[in-house]
Amino acid sequence: MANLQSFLRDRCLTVLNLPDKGRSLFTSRDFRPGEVILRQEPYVSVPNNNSSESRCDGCFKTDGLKKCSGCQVVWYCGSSCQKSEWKLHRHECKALCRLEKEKRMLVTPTIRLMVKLCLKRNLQNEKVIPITTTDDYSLVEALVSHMSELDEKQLMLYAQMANLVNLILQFPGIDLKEIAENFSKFSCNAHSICDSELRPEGIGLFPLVSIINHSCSPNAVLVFEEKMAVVRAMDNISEDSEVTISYIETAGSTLTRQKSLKEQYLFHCQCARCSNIGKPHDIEESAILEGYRCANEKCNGFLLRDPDDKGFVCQNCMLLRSKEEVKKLAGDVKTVSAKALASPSAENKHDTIALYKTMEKLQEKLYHSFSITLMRTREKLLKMLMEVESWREALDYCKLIVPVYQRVYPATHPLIGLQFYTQGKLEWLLGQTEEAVSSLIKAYDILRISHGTSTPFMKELSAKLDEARAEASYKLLALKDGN
Ligand SMILES: C[S@@+](CC[C@H](N)C(=O)[O-])C[C@H]1O[C@@H](n2cnc3c(N)ncnc32)[C@H](O)[C@@H]1O
Repeated sequence: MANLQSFLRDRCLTVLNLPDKGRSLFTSRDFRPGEVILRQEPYVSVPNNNSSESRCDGCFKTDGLKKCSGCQVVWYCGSSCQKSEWKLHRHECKALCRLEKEKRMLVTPTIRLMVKLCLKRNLQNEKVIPITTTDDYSLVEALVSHMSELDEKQLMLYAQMANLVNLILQFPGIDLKEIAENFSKFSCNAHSICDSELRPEGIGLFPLVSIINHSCSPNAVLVFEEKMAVVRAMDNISEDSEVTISYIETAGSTLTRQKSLKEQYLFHCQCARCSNIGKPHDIEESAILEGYRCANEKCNGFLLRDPDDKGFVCQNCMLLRSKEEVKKLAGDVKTVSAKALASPSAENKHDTIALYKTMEKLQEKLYHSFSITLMRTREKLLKMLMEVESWREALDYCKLIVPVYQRVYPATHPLIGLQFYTQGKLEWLLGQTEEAVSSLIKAYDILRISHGTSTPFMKELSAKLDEARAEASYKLLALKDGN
């Protein structure tokens, strides 16, 4: 641990123990937006392989994969990744081969992560894999587990999962209690590894990054460069400040955020944003994000429950929306939503799109224009419209989503940057070059903070921006020549 303190000191960081939060990461100098605070390779990681998509166990890429000829479970993109993983996979492969083939297919990413954790710990003890300051099982031992706060059902589940790991590994004298506790540690410490567009690719354990506590208005952001976790400052962080990231989707009311933090991470959030709970602005924001719209289509007011329980009253025009009307519309939304979810989108995307559009129209009548539920439906529509190459409509949805993102996320949130990137690409494709340049600039300015400037993803964005600028200049010159 002394090594760890000096590792962190070299990076102008320190770990303090706070009574209400436990270990917490603090700065010992100022950090500017976009500056890297911490980087860490995973102690262990596993891709989210399923029947429709497989990834290389080494680099998580999806191209040119070949199955491991031994276990027939794990995939590699080539000999380089296979070689780099072999020290660990050699043992995992043997263990998986002992299982019947049908059972092997049922080994989930979380179970594999635990199998790899146990194997890596043993191999480090046997000095087959070297221990370094940041790649050391003692950092996993230091993680919080909240074991004593779990209910009977959760404890039973972890015990069953530990038995399955035992069945796979068959280590003599295996400590099942420790494995069950490690599953609990995974739940509040493991991270979803995402690509540059924030799409999940796998899971990993990054015990140093796991020292960072949560805030609903964080000053730092966690992204991944391949499998490496990179924490960057999102704001100016001054010396002696706590570094915080967000563990959850922060678009939501205070109650919704607090509920999901309590359920998965077992703490009551008291961050600056949560401390506003029950204040007029917080009540208004919750009603806008998760409540109903005014019955008068021209009014953009938010609704609160009527004290006589007759329905919901618009706080702008005082019009009452009856409980019956809301219930009827909510029922219609539920029916269409069930149909849309059951629709096999792979078979007939256009039918599924039509169902989602019907759902959107009903939700527009029910919810406020900044509703998170409506935003999710539009995100889904945007994705499907891109898949069927309906660029113009996709652009319309992109433009509807951006203002909602700008309301529900902080100005430098990467999701806003990514949405501007999509908008810019669509505008360019549709020949709206000047608009494309403006959107791509906005995307670049935001994403350079969360993603840095040197990754292949950011280089591609920068190249697209250069090309769009060149085309815009050419169009302008051609126009002048024509005159
Ligand atoms: C990934 S760990 C963070 C490091 C942790 N504080 C430690 O001592 O190892 C997540 C756990 O830290 C605690 N935690 C994180 N953010 C918190 C916050 N804002 N307020 C209180 N506790 C928090 C909770 O116990 C949570 O389950």
